[in-house]
Parts: sequence; structure tokens; C-alpha cells
Amino acid sequence: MTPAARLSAAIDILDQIRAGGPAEQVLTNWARGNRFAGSGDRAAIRDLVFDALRCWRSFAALGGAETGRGMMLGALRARGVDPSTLFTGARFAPAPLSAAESAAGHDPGPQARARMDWPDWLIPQLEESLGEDFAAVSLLMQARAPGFLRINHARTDRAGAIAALAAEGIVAAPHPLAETALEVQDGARRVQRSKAYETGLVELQDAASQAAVEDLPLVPGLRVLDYCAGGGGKALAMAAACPEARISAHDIDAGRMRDLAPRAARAGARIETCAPGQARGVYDLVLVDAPCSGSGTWRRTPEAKWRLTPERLAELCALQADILTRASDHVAPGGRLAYMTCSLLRAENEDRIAAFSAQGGWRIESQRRLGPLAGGDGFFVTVLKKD
Ligand SMILES: C[S@@+](CC[C@H](N)C(=O)[O-])C[C@H]1O[C@@H](n2cnc3c(N)ncnc32)[C@H](O)[C@@H]1O
Repeated sequence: MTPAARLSAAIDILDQIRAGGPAEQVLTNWARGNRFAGSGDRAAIRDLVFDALRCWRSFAALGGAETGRGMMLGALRARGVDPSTLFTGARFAPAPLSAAESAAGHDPGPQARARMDWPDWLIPQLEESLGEDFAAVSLLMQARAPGFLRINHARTDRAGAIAALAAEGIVAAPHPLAETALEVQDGARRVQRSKAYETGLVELQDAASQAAVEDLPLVPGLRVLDYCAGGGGKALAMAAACPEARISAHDIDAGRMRDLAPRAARAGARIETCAPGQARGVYDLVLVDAPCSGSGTWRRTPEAKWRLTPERLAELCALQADILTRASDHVAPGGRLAYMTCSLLRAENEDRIAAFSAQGGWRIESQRRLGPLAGGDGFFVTVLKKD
């Protein structure tokens, strides 16, 4: 496909997403209906679409319209490309610009709200949560996220992981956020088909997630319950960090834990699973990796930032409070409760912990925010001790 034909495809896909279609599904349907498009075309179109989802407001301002066509006009102008060189009306290319389109579009300016690419209602909360980092984080979140791997120290060391990846043409380098973190610098699309991945030397995991697990006081023999285990990212990281800890995984949705057993087998990790609602007894450490807005990961899932509503955020906060209470019942006397989110928002982080600990009986042992400026996703982790 020519670059102009890829733009036409992206315009069509963005219009379907604007009409409510989930981005991944719309992209899959487009690929099924356009089998002539090769993997390079599909990847390029996906990048166009995801860049536009990340920069929706600023591209719309530059393009002069909040439509797929306006987004792509804005995307080109943001890169300093004159849209009329690609919007030619030639076969498969978008139609030429009208006089109105040529005249429309403006740079919102470096300090403008539209330039920050957040939903308006969320800006005050983000300003409060991020403080002086607000503008820098906003601009950073417009770009693609780096790809990270976690070295499985139960199987190999850093040099072994880097060498095994290099043998398959994947270039990865240590990242300072976590001792286990590697940033993939080349060959990211090959990782999941590589031997290094299939044999559990490395696992896909954001560096901030890995850093958060490093804050957990894991020691051999510790009884650990991962209360919101999902696909097991944290449970597997804990098992790799301390193979002698006794880790159990639980989730309200058994389907979310479907991948845990094969991932644990690949990693050589021993993780017990509890059926939904069947976590029993007490543990020395209970981890709540809570459902949240995911605002710290919106570089990877930019559609989610435009779908979040104040009502949904309030529901999530209430759910987080409820889960904290339920999970805390499983903490043994003198044990610990750890709370994590991949959210940038105080409402889901510090405020949740303040409300929970105000009930008494808990002491905050550690708390930190891992901001996107450090390289990984936005993340929050607190460890509380039961007095
Ligand atoms: C952020 S995700 C967990 C990600 C996972 N820990 C990982 O590292 O891959 C949050 C999980 O919480 C689960 N969840 C939602 N409500 C819950 C509840 N009331 N009790 C337990 N788990 C719940 C969701 O099903 C989801 O899998």
C-alpha cells in the first residue's frame, strides 16, 4: 500500500472508532476485510491510528475537525508534512483538501488544554496529581511507550537474557527503573515468538510494574496472596524474585487468570490458584493490584482515556475501597497489605490509602509513585503493616 492509501485506511478506521467501535476490534475487522494488506501495512496503519488516539485533541485542532480525516490532516501537520502532497485524490489516496480544509486548523499553542491531549474534565485532577510534572508528563504521554521485558532470575541472569535475545536478533538493554528490567531497543515484534520468551528466560512486563514488585518485602516461606491476580504479571514477578515464597493467586474473574498456568509453566514458577471468592485463611502479605483507570498506561491503550467518565472513575474508586477491605481480612496479624495501581490519579492512589488507613489498625510502611518521566508506565505502590 502507498503511504496515501494507508492514510485512507486510517481515516476509515478512526471514523469507526469515533462511532463507538473498540479500536482493536475495528483494526482486526479492517485487516480481515482487506487481505491484500501485508504485515508492514497493518503495522503502519495501526501506528497511524494509535498515534491519533494518543493525540486526539491536538491533531483535531491542527486538522480543523474531529473526524478521521481531520485527525490525519492534523497528524501530517504535526510532523511538518504538507497534507496536499498525500491528499491528492489519486487512486486509493484521500480526496484533495477543500479550500475550507486548507484554511482550517491551528496550532493550539504550547500551554493550551488541547495540546495536552487529556479529556477536559480530567485536567484539574491530573494537575493536582502530577503537580509540576503535569506538562512534561502530558507531552510524554503523546508518544509511544517503550517495550520492556522482565528477566526471570529463576532461569537466567541479565547477561544470559541479553545474549539469548541477541542470538534471535532482539536488542535489549538494562533499564535503571528495576534490576530485572530490560528495554527492547530493536526487534520488539519478534519477542513473543523467540526461544528466550518461550522458554521463560524473559517475560513481557512494564519496568514500573517490576519496580513496584521490588518494593514488596518478599522472603523465603512467606505466605502471599495475590488477590487481583489477573493474568499473573505480579504473581510471576514475585515468584521469580523469591522462588521460596508460597504464592497463591485469586481473581474475581476466573477467565482473567486463564493465562496464569501456561505462563507459570514457561517460567518454572509454582503458583497456586484459588477459585473466585474462594481465597481462604490468612497470609503474611496480601497484594491488591487493583482495577483502576489505567491512566498510567494510556500510551499503550489511548482509547481508554477518551472512554473514561467521571461516573466510571467514581465506580472504580468505590470498587478499590471495597476490594481493600475484603483483601485486608486475609492479612495475618502483623502481616502486610500492598496496594498497587497503574493510575496517575490521587483519587485512586494516595486518597484511597488515606481513606483506608483512616479506619485504624494499619501503618503505612512505604509509598511511592513511579512516574512516566522515569521511563515506564505511571504506577503507584503502598505497603501497609497491620498493627
Ligand atoms: C489491574 S488488573 C490485575 C493485573 C494483574 N495483577 C497483573 O499483574 O497482570 C485488576 C484485576 O482485578 C480483578 N478484580 C476486579 N474486581 C475484583 C474483586 N472484587 N476481587 C478480586 N479481583 C477483582 C480484575 O478481574 C482484574 O483481573
